[in-house]
Amino acid sequence: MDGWQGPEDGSPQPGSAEVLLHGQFPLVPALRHSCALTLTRGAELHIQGVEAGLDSLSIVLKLANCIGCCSFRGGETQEPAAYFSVFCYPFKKGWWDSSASRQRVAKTFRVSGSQDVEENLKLAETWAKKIRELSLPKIPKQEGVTYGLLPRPCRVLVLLNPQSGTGRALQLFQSHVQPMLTEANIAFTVFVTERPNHAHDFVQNGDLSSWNALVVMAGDGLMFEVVNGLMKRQDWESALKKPLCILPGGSGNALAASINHYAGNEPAIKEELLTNCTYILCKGLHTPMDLVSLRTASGKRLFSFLSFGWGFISDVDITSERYRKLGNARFTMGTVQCLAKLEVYKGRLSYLPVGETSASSSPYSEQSSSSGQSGHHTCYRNGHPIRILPQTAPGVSHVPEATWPEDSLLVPFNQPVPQHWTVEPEEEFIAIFAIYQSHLGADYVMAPKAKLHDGSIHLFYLKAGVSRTALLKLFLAIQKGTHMDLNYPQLRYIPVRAFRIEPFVAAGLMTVDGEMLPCEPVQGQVHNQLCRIIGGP
Ligand SMILES: Nc1ncnc2c1ncn2[C@@H]1O[C@H](COP(=O)(O)OP(=O)(O)OP(=O)(O)O)[C@@H](O)[C@H]1O
Repeated sequence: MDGWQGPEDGSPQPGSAEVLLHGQFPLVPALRHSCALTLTRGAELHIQGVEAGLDSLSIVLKLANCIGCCSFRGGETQEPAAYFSVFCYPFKKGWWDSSASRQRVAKTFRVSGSQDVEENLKLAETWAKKIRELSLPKIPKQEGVTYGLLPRPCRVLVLLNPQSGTGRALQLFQSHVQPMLTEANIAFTVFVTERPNHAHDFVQNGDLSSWNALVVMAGDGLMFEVVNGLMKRQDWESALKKPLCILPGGSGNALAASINHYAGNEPAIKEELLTNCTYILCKGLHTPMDLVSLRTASGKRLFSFLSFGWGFISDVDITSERYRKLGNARFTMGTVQCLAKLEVYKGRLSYLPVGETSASSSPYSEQSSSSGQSGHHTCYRNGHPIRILPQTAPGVSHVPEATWPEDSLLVPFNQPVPQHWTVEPEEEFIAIFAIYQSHLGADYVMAPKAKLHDGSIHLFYLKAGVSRTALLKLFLAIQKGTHMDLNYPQLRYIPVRAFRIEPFVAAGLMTVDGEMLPCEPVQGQVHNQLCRIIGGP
């Protein structure tokens, strides 16, 4: 029989799960074999071959892995048939794989019980609708955190850097992402960047109202542009409510790897990571994300979602840029190169540990911040003033800075940090690295405990006195997230809410979200849940 029956007619009940729909439909394209389909309240679709000896057709699709289901009319044939297709991406492990990865399982069924195509279509849509409903992700309940779901159908803007990573982002979008978006009923417009800052300028000035989310198919550098472009809009506060999404197209892909980690997935790289992240987009759960407001002594204010660094790690990041075509392997090359000329950086590090009650009574006023942009700025090194020349950030005059969130934990650079901050007595460092996501790159787990909205900056610093061999061991351990287990006395980790770094001389590279900054005093504080990102929890 080709049709459907309610659960009360004695149809099979797999396990104790309540049956919501049951029916028999031929499986496309073979059509020779009818399948019994049972949809349960436990969000499982049981597919069983009806005839004897067709056990190979029997599978259970868990709809937690389903990204979409659609119904449609038959093509040009005389028959008044309709169809429904279900698209799932369960984790599977092949004998050649070291870890399980999401792989596509699609099934299409023909509905032709009636001579009336509209009736067949109605029945196909009944199945498709129920399958879609049961596929919706469960919204986590967490006090103080508002989760959301992308509507369906929806429309997203994909900002794509064709030069990211190995230069295959556009090709990978077409081969891997586009088909999944179509299956998930997500319409998209692709904006291919033609130059640095193209995405920044577009999101700063463009009308974004047509899109439900902004998807970055690139590396972390393009996401940094997008975040800072959005912050420069007059309506930045509402623009930041639009969920962002990262699809890994770059070489580092730290945010993408972190989102994959938060989802509870095994570590993945390359196309597997891309499929996992596209799957997360298709499920559409979005959650708040912290941003860190960074201020430089020369008057720049930047918003960062990933990291700020000075010293070895930043040196590796920037030195390895020339090996971009190697993808993630660029960092191994960079590490080897930077180890050869291991440098020590001198400066002062101060921070406000998480849990330390805020006693600040002198928030960073607009007056003090703008004075940082307009004139010479005085900082202190070992009690002696040093002068930093101002640098003007492009487009800074149009910025609605007065309305930006206040950095209530920071004081201007010409004042010492508040008394309740900790000032690290050591002044010689190999590296200082503040990270707010778990991953530093697709296979570098720097802060395994970090979460999207934990209100923390995970501050690591490595004091001078580490041998090259020990440093190499440390980097290998970061690949597994076990670096703190090495118990190196020179390596310190502390979750903080704010920090300040004052280099004594402008030596070495600084990086924000993997992008280079000239070396100068920098301070930052976390702003809890300032934007939204697709992923979770
Ligand atoms: N069409 C383009 N041509 C050249 N550079 C571009 C273009 N579009 C964007 N950019 C710049 O390229 C820089 C790096 O881009 P992106 O972050 O996407 O890749 P990546 O550096 O390979 O990845 P990751 O940041 O993960 O290491 C960005 O700072 C951006 O300004």
